[in-house]
Amino acid sequence: MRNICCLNQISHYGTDRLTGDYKLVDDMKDAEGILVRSASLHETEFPAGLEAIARAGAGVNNIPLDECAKKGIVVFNTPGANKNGVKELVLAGLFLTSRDVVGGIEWCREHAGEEDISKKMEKSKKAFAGNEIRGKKLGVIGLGAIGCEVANAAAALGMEVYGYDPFISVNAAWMLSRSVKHIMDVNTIYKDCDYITVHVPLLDSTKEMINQAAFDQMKDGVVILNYARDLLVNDDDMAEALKSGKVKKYITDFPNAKTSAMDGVIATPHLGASTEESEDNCAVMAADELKDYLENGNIKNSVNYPACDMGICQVAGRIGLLHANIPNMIGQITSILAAEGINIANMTNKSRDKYAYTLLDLEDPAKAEAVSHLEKINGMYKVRVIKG
Ligand SMILES: NC(=O)C1=CN([C@@H]2O[C@H](COP(=O)(O)OP(=O)(O)OC[C@H]3O[C@@H](n4cnc5c(N)ncnc54)[C@H](O)[C@@H]3O)[C@@H](O)[C@H]2O)C=CC1
Ligand SMILES: O=C(O)CCC(=O)C(=O)O
Repeated sequence: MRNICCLNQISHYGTDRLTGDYKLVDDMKDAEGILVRSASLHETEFPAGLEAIARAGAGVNNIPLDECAKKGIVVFNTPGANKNGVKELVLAGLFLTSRDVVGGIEWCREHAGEEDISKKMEKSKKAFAGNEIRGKKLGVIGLGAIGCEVANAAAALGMEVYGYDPFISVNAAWMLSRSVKHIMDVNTIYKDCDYITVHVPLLDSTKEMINQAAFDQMKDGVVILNYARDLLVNDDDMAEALKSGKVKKYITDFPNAKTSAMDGVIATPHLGASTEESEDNCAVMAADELKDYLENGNIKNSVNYPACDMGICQVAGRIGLLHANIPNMIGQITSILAAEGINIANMTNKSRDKYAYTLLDLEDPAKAEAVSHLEKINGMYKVRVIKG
């Protein structure tokens, strides 16, 4: 029986795929796999038998990726599975920051039930007048799954869209509308745009990228949209920018104690991917990734190990080796198997930065002695007997 621990509410469309050999457990002590959304795993002591963590979502800043890699734990995410949910909320964000819909709704609540509300509102509505987004300049920072969707949708609504992503993937570039202007220097976005939306992962290199230096270059009355992570913005600098009028509105899906109390902030409680459709998509993708890895050793959409797909094993044995990306690992692995008289039928070796993965199909099952020798190789993090 394979134990899978769900650390957040995961759509049943995902967990329904984990039947038969799988058991959903509350305690991760004996878990082979973890399904998680936003719960933080930075302080978690991972059990020795844990093979994989699947994040039903895009951002993986809640998971210690390096620590997991060194323990031979493969971490997956679900790229693009919630992009439409987030895009739709970003569009709502564009409208909510250009028209005072929120103020207008509050006014109607305050005057609810009053006989003369319809007369009063015609006098009061000028306080909630706004602008149209058509013809305005939108800067999209980060053109991945979500950024591309937002850029294309905003272009279709008549905005002049500038896109910046120094690491754009070929796939994303193919997805992008031809009307999106490719910007090579983020400062152009800061200088020229009326609305700026951030769709980058939270990394050391992106932390607090929206800061005083960035605000100094921006137009007065700019609108900032943050549907990515709160730490991408320096909150103290944002407070100053809102006070001075440099920033007209800051709309964020990641309020914290400081930003939620600032005038000029519109906040939602991390709702970007909270749609039935996105939750179902993420859960299904995460469960499938976990299953294929646990059952076949195949890796798809990992964020700390390379991709690898050898299908379903057709011979007597399969082993998966998670190790450091250093010289002579393959030599040592094949020598140990040769010494045990085991012939390799098929093999894949892939690396990703500091880490590598070797998947071997064997004509005879690997004996315990061979596995023990493989485990002792310097730089070997884990040896998994997948079949045999
Ligand atoms: N509000 C919500 O509920 C959700 C928030 N998110 C957040 O949105 C982020 C983006 O999600 P996806 O688009 O799905 O991820 P993605 O991985 O498809 O795209 C991220 C893009 O950012 C680019 N990038 C990295 N560093 C950059 C930099 N310094 N400047 C410009 N571009 C840079 C990458 O090249 C990549 O193309 C996630 O990491 C997560 O933090 C994601 C899903 C839901
Ligand atoms: O599971 C969620 O609702 C969070 C989505 C998210 O932030 C992400 O996918 O990065």
